Formats: sequence, structure tokens, C-alpha cells
Amino acid sequence: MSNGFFDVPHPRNEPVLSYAPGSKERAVLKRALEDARSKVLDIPMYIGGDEVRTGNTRPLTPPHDHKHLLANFHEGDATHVEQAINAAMGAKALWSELSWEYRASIFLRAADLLAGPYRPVINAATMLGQSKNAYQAEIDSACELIDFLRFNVYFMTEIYREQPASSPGVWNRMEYRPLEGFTFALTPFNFTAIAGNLPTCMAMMGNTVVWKPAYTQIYAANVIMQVLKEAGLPDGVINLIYADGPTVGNIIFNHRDFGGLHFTGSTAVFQGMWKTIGQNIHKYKSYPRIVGETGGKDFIMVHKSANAKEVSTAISRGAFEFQGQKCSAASRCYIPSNLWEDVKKYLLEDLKTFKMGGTEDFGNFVNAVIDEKAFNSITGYIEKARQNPLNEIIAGGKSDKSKGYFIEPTVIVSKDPLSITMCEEIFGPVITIYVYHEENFEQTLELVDSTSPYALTGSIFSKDRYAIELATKKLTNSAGNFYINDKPTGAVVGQQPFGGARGSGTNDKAGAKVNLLRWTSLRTIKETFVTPTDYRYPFLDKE
Ligand SMILES: NC(=O)c1ccc[n+]([C@@H]2O[C@H](COP(=O)([O-])OP(=O)(O)OC[C@H]3O[C@@H](n4cnc5c(N)ncnc54)[C@H](O)[C@@H]3O)[C@@H](O)[C@H]2O)c1
Ligand SMILES: N[C@@H](CCC=O)C(=O)O
Repeated sequence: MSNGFFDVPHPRNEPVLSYAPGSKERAVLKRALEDARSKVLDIPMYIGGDEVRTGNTRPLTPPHDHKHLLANFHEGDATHVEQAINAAMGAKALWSELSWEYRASIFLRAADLLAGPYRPVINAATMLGQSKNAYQAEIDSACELIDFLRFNVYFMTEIYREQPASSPGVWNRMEYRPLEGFTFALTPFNFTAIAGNLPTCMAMMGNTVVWKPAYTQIYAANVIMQVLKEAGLPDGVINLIYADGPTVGNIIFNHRDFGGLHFTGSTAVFQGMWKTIGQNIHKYKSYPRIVGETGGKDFIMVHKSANAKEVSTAISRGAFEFQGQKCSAASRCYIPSNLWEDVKKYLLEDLKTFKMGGTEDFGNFVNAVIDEKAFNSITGYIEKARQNPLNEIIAGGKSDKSKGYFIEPTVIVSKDPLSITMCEEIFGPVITIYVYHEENFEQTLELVDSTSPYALTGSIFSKDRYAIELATKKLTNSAGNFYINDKPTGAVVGQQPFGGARGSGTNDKAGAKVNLLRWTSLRTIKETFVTPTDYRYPFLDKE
């Protein structure tokens, strides 16, 4: 029984540890990396209370060292998708009726476990499984995931507090029910925090979940599941399965009790699923909620008044951190002719100092791309760009997949602002730069807006306030996250709610109250204290 209106701890962003040479956290993380490297895990699916091993195993290897075996995971098939749905449906009644503060406690405890004993474990898993260096793993798998859990609990209580007005003699109440049926979380490879956030924020609101991560993120997904179990998540609330996407989708999107999709991944996959859900709409008990955060072709737009060194630094970090595999990564840049020579000089100086290699060497700024398919796709774009006489590759362009999937950070300068690499999402360490005449700022803003179907992130660099205001207005719909004098990556939960519109998704802002609202179905209750007993209006017969 719960008697009390409880306040949850006010969330603060988890401090980012530095991993400086000689620091305690660096030593602990190094040990966690050694420990993880020294064994081969056997990773099951988690369905209901069971660890499910099918015997149909597939290997997991570090992208930067693909001959080293980290783990084998057990792949499932259609029967496991059915089992996961049944487990989610079976757990629903108890979970949805559990008082919210007990649900909240589980996720707050998970956050503290991640901030404490599991921090090196989940960072090491992300560094090895996804080839993310220590600094990038820390902001993702530790800090952002911890923030998602703590802030979402807080946002949940803000939602529950929102209640309607009541007139005299009446008490109106708003009840925040979970969605009917079960929900589905489909998560990408690139952020451990996103993989953890999508299923947990639905579960927090009282839903039960079938969760399918990208195969290339399973190594860290397994740690998330261990943390949730240790935090006390009851069996069947989140069911983690590994089966190929279309197999899973085919069963889930044909199920009468499918209640909602929480997706992050590529635009093409999202659009395909939306179409299937639309075609099947008559089969469902309710209209499923559909939330998808998808691709981007994120820009840096520079005004003639900008500082060249600031711009080159934003390119170095915005385009090449985590090998450009952030949906927010800068991949097209518009530089005025008066600044180009300086920006180019500083950028090439930076690139010469980049070290590329595995994640266990903390000096490497650049690591490997996620897998061979991504390697082939990205190098294919570079080769196509090389063949275009309007392009010049001024840095990088080489690659080697013999030990790991390494691609040099690549800078293409294009005389054609609509060349392929200016327009399409590449999702790798490649940026294309278009140098415009310094007096053509306004026309170039129009080009920025119309070049790509996406609208995820973008930056304006300028010292001129009029130019900043003009860009902010002209690019109103070009980005869901817009940055002034900063790189377009690195959104922080609670500070820059994240997501884009147009081809980049439904813009339901990860790590924000508006996102949690999608996972609840409101019931309005009106209670009348003195119920009328006469149908006549008070003065009906007094005329
Ligand atoms: N907007 C954002 O917030 C955001 C954040 C991270 C990544 N992304 C985007 O994600 C993409 C990179 O991630 P990815 O390569 O893992 O994306 P992806 O679309 O290939 O995969 C995402 C998930 O969908 C599954 N999947 C793939 N094809 C499927 C199908 N036909 N049916 C059902 N499921 C299917 C995958 O197995 C994976 O679990 C990029 O486009 C990037 O921009 C967007
Ligand atoms: N939220 C992250 C990007 C997530 C997508 O990959 C950022 O802001 O850089």
C-alpha cells in the first residue's frame, strides 16, 4: 500500500570521469578491459525468467581486432519472438499494477549500479564490442545511460503530477495507464545508452517490452540486462531476444496486442516498418504508438565572421569522434571563401595528430568502424567521391580491414554542393566541405535547408549576431537540435533533448517528458459528489 505523494531525488547529470593518466578510474577500466579480453562469454537471450540458449551461436569480436573472440551469443528464431511476446503479456498485470514508486526504485537503483560497480564493466563492454574509445564510452554507456534512467524517473513523476481542474461538486482526475498489450524496442549499434533507454523508458511507464538490439551491440546489451536484473526488474518485464530484424518484425507487427514501437536506427528500416504497421492497422486492438529516431545529414554552416580555429575544432570532433558513427555527426560543411585557407590549415594540422587503432590504447582518438558491411559501404562512398572530378580528397581516403575495420578520417572538398557525399548519410569518418563565396551567406542557407531529406542536427558558426539570427530563422526546420558556435554532437540528457524531424524521425526527443508521454494512455475520471436527481434545468419552467 502506498500512502504519500512522493518526491523522487532531483536528477543531476552524472559527472564525466576524465580517465587521465594515473587516475584511479583509468586503472580500474584497464583491469576491466583485461578481464573482458581474457574470457569468452556465452550470452543467452532473456525471456521471462529464463536464460535461453538455443545452441545456434554466433561470435562477437571487437571491430578493431576481429579475430579475437569476445563472446558467442545464442541466436533465436520465430518461436523465441512468440515466447518473448507471451512473457511480456504474462508479466503485464503485476507490473502495470505495481505502485509507480516501486517501478521508479528499480531504475534509480540500476542508475546507481551503473555509476558504481558496473561503470568499468559497461564501459569496457562498449569499448570492446563497439570500438568506442574510453572518453566516448564514458559519455555514452556510463553517463548518458545513467542520466536517461534518473531523468526519466523524474519526468515520469512530472507527468503523473499533471492533473485537470475541478469545478465545485466535481473531482476530475487523470490516470496515466500503460499502453494495452506489449511494446517493442528495436535498438541500434552505436549508443549503449540508446539501447538501454528505449526499453527502460517504456517499462518505467508500466509497459512490458520485447527488446531486440543490433547484433553488433549485444556484448554491452548483455551488461544492461545484468544490471536491470540486479536492480530487481521482475521477470518478463523486459525480454531481450536476438533474432534477425525482419523475422522479429513480421511476428510483432502482425500481433493483435502490439501496442507501441520505440525505434532508433536507419530511416529506411523505420519507413519500412511504418508501412507494415499501416497495412496491418485493422489487426490491432489499439492504434500502436510509433516513435522512431533515425538518420541524419548533419551540417556545419559557417559565416564569414567566424573564428577559423573554432570551426576546424568543431569539424575534428563533430565529424570524427566515434568514427563519425553518431547520427548527429557533422558530415557536410559550408565554409566562406575568406576563411577556407585558415580552416583547412588548422584541420589538416589536427588530422596529422590523430592516432588510429584499438580502444585499449587510450591515446587513439580514432578506432574502427562497426563491421565489414559498414566498412564496405563507407569505403564505397569514398571511392565514388574519388572518381568525381569536382571532388578533391584533401585528407585520409585510405582503409585497411586486415586486423580491424579501420578507415582514415577523410575530408572531401567538393565544388558541387549536391554531390553524393554532400547529400547522403554515410555513417562513417567522412566529411564533405563546400566552399561558398563569402558574400553568398543567405543563398547558402537555402542550400543547407534543401540539400538533404533529413533534419537532425546542425550548427551555425558566426560572431555576427544578425547572421546568427538569420541562420536560426532560415534553418528553423532543418534540424531538431541546432547549435550556435558549437559542434552538432554531444547532446546531454536534461539539457539538450535530442531528436530530429523530416526524414530524421518523429522528433519525440529522447530523454524528455514528451517521449515518456508516448508510452502512456490517459484515462480521465470525473467524479460527481452530489448527483442530480431531476432532469429539468433549475429555471426551465419559470419563464
Ligand atoms: N536519430 C537518432 O537519435 C539516432 C541515434 C542513433 C542512431 N541513429 C541512426 O541509426 C543508424 C545506425 O544504426 P544501425 O546501423 O544499428 O541501424 P539499423 O536501422 O540498421 O538497425 C537498427 C535496428 O533495426 C534492426 N533492423 C534492421 N533491419 C530491420 C528490418 N528490416 N526489420 C526489423 N528490424 C530491422 C537492426 O537489427 C537493429 O536492431 C543510422 O542511420 C543513424 O543515423 C539515429
Ligand atoms: N545524442 C547523440 C547522438 C546519438 C545518435 O547517434 C549526440 O547528441 O551526439
